[in-house]
Amino acid sequence: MTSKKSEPAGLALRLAAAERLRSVLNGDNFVPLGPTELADGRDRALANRLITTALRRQGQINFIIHALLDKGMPGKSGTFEAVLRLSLAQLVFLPDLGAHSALFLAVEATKRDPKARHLSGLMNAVLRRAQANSAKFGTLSDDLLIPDTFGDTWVDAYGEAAIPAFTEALLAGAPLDLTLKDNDAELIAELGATPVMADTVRIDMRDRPVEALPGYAEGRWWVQDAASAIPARLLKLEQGARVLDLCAAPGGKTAQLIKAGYAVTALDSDARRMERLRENLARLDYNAETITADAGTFGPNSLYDGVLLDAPCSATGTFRRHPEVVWHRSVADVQGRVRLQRALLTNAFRCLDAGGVLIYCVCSLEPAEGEEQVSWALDSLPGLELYPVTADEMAGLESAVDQRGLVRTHPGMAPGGQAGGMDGFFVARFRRR
Ligand SMILES: C[S@@+](CC[C@H](N)C(=O)[O-])C[C@H]1O[C@@H](n2cnc3c(N)ncnc32)[C@H](O)[C@@H]1O
Repeated sequence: MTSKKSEPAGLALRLAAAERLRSVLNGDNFVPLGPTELADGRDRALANRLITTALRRQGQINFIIHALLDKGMPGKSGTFEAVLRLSLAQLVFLPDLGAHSALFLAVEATKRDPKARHLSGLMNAVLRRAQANSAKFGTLSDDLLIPDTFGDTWVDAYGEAAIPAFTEALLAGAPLDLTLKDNDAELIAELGATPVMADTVRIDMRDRPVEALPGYAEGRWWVQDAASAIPARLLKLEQGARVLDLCAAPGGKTAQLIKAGYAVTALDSDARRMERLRENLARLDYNAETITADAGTFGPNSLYDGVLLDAPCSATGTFRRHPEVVWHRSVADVQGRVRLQRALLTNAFRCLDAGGVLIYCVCSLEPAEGEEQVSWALDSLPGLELYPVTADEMAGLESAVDQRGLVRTHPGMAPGGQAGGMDGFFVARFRRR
């Protein structure tokens, strides 16, 4: 038996990284390793760097694997694929980490896994070939980074010229955006943050836990991408208006609606996520009525002045933080989400009082979940009309408003002129006649 003391340096973090990457390859969302999984901050940062590089470069690594594994990926081989992808990420795309550790630790990690042990020779041979070709592999085209499933629709929707900015954003990852409870200059300085738009500020911080930032415990801000903060601001109702937040958890938009002075009902079908919403509101010292129910069938006792529907979607707009989404989603997944969004939009409209305002939004780059849903809604829901957003409502991001008054953001945009991009989001504002 190998004692912990005699373990090669860097092996434990690679084993943890391989387990996490394997779960993402199997369909889970990427969640960075935290202090409970790897206590040492430097090990944790390195493990997360390896995983995110493997995920961001997945398209290029697929190409390399295809070129090097003559018989394809061996089946039922435990963590073999995850270890291989992490090691290729290091060898080819993170040369500053050194090639020796990539090779040696990959073979060691393979030997520790009873399901992959018999493949340690193959691991060694494949990585040696990758090392010999690393200069060639290191200059593979960025076109490989976006799967064909989405590449073609994005070229159609955003133009060929926008795509390099998308791949750049995919490789760069996301800064941390916060929505402030109060615009306090002292707090902004303490956070080392830069104002972006309205009450959103940006911190170029990737590795520190958010709980350690100034003002977290006191509930002075919440984490929310600059794009995600746009929809709730566009409701524009009177103070005290009754607003229903459908698909509300974990509550970023609920918090904004409460901040705006509305009487908010927050509804979501996922009980665990609703628990997180309640915890988040408690930290912020905000109150809302909370309901765990299906937004497709919920029937309110009385109608609302405003409804915000942040519908479940393909989430392709979040690829800076979740590079795996573009590989997880298929065309059929998008079609399934489109059907669900229509059902939820129909019920959102039923919950809205005459003269009330409805915001529909999704964190998707797919026109099928955005612009095309507006045409469907206007044709299918009599009494619903567009309430166009105007450029002056979008100070700092005027170019995001199209001719119909719909809002479209994407990762190549610079909110408030700031570097770092933003999520892909679509927002439409309607009114009930
Ligand atoms: C994009 S997330 C919402 C994010 C949230 N609005 C915020 O700003 O923090 C979508 C949410 O839809 C919820 N959801 C999915 N299907 C639902 C349904 N049929 N009824 C209610 N909620 C649903 C999910 O549980 C998830 O919390």
